[in-house]
Amino acid sequence: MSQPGLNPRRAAVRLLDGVLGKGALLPELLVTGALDKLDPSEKARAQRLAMETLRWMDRADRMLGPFLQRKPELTVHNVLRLSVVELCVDGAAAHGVVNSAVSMVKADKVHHRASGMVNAVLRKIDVTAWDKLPEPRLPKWLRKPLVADYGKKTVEAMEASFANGAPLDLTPKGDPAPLAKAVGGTVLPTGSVRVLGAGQVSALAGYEAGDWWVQDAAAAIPAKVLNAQAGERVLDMCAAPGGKTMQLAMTGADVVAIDVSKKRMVRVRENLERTGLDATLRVVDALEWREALFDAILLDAPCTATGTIRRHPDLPHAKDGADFPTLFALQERMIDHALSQLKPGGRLVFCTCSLLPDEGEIQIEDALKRHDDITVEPITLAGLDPAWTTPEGGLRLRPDYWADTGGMDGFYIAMIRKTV
Ligand SMILES: C[S@@+](CC[C@H](N)C(=O)[O-])C[C@H]1O[C@@H](n2cnc3c(N)ncnc32)[C@H](O)[C@@H]1O
Repeated sequence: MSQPGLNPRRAAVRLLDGVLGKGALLPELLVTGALDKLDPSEKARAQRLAMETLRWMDRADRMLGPFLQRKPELTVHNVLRLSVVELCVDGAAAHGVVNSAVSMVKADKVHHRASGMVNAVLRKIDVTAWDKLPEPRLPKWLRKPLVADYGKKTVEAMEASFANGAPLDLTPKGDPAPLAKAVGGTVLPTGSVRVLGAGQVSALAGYEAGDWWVQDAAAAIPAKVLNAQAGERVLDMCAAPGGKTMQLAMTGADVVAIDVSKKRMVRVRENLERTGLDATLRVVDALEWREALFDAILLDAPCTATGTIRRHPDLPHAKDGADFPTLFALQERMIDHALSQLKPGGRLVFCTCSLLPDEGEIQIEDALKRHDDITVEPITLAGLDPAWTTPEGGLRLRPDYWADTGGMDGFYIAMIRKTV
């Protein structure tokens, strides 16, 4: 019989190897069956351990640094990182963590000779030194441009928010107050419901009835800004998995939701079915598709997702920014195409879950130069701080906002009006 907790730890190390060695994102590893041999509770534990290790990796490396004469091979390094995080963040019992780490390395045909070193290093870890170490830093490739755009202090605040992870935010189909009461949450200033320390999502009150869906509070703002009206013809141009489609459908607008991914569109259909909402779905490339003009369009463009690192700590470690310019160019083409689909007087909300101005402020400044028939309208919505408005008229949301109550995803949102 294997030691208790060994299977999920082994699986977590495999996930870390995939992210840090192959540049794969965790969801990509999960769909390839990386955890298929584990039972549901082991699976959940493996995922949690991998995410937590990625979140705190920079600090774990600082802790390990003085005890390592040279950089260990990746798998051994990941066993050490995972063990340090279990000891220092989870407060796990040292004997269990150290024994598991040694067993994992001993069983490894290639690296078994490192088991003595792993044992010796982990026994030297002083958990009381953990809190004195700096907040975990983002990798340089991302930190450098963010510091240039926001300044060091702000980036440090964002990093603190990334390390803390994210609470569960729900978008209510109806009134947020009774939902908050039913799920033991609180109503946020913009109307989302936040639940701290939520367990299994599908076990929360109202899930089966489709009374709400999971959506970060920041991600819920773009559809509110578009303010679709009953009877309006509205396009959700990059719809999957459908969080914003449901918000639009809730208004009684006539919603057409399109996405290029057939697989992801299945999620939109399932989400609409669970919540009893309705929209016309099409799997198409938005850039090659047109229909009769729309009153309003929501363009939640594909982006680097750098605003979502609280929930996706794998992202900065799996990526290196090399493919980012391709996304910036795609966003520009999507804005132009969206404008060509809009009735005169119609409105386009452009948004990205990114922290990079190239995918936000700069896209809108450039769109204003390319199109002389558009204006940017001010965004006024209850719960938003006027200081979040940007010079070109958009809204910059940052992970360090609402820090005391759990933060929010980084987002950029702009409301464009096509002149009559
Ligand atoms: C940021 S996600 C959208 C999230 C969604 N709006 C929500 O709130 O749940 C971006 C989406 O753009 C889709 N996408 C990427 N390129 C596309 C294209 N050329 N045409 C249509 N959809 C595209 C992706 O499949 C992805 O689902």
